[in-house]
Amino acid sequence: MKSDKISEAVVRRLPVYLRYLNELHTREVPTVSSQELGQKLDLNPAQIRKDLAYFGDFGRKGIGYDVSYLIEKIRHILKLDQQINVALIGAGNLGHALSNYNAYLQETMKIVAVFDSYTPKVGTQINTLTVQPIDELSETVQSKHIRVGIITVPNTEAQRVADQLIEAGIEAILNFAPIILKTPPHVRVHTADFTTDLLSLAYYLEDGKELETNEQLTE
Ligand SMILES: NC(=O)c1ccc[n+]([C@@H]2O[C@H](COP(=O)([O-])OP(=O)(O)OC[C@H]3O[C@@H](n4cnc5c(N)ncnc54)[C@H](O)[C@@H]3O)[C@@H](O)[C@H]2O)c1
Repeated sequence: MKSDKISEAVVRRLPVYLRYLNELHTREVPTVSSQELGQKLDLNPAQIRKDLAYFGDFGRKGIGYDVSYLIEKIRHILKLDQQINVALIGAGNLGHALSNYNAYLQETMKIVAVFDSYTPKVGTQINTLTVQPIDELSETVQSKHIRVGIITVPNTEAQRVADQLIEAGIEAILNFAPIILKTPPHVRVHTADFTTDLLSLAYYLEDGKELETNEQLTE
């Protein structure tokens, strides 16, 4: 099956399955049913069976799915059976947090280089990584076989950085800056938008509990 035929919704669910399967693997649980997956992940078991059957017949009736085998298959489908090197641009507050998180990640996507344009930040350490000047982006993308870029620069700089990443040859971008990037069709862009996620939560809050005056805001 060609990966470009898989719907985006399925591709987004696969890492969710993978995370729980890895947890089961760590606990040495050999098999899991679609019912258990559904219960733990708050998904419909029929949907899970459909998603997984899409890639081949993994489940065995009455036994469920072999955890190790399913992990291997999903990693292969997601192309995570190889290490994918990632560059992060913008060693500020968010860039630091993400790079530090990376240090504890066991997954195969790994931040292997961090860049910044602000001279005092260049040469500083974030865990094992030394912040590099942005001028070294292209050369490092080539030498470290970097395929994905994470953008954590201010929104006014994000398009410029995206252009630099594309020019350097990366294939996909995770953008944290609150702007819509203009990119060519061969570059996949995912935007992580903390602010709109937070703002849209307001809609689901119960009516009638609003603070009535500005005074209450400062109490
Ligand atoms: N999506 C989210 O969940 C989320 C959450 C917080 C912040 N943000 C966004 O992430 C971005 C970073 O936020 P922050 O709080 O870490 O900002 P910050 O100011 O702490 O860090 C930005 C860093 O980018 C560097 N930089 C600026 N221009 C650059 C360039 N052209 N090339 C390389 N480096 C450059 C700066 O020197 C600085 O170190 C902002 O766009 C912000 O709106 C997103």
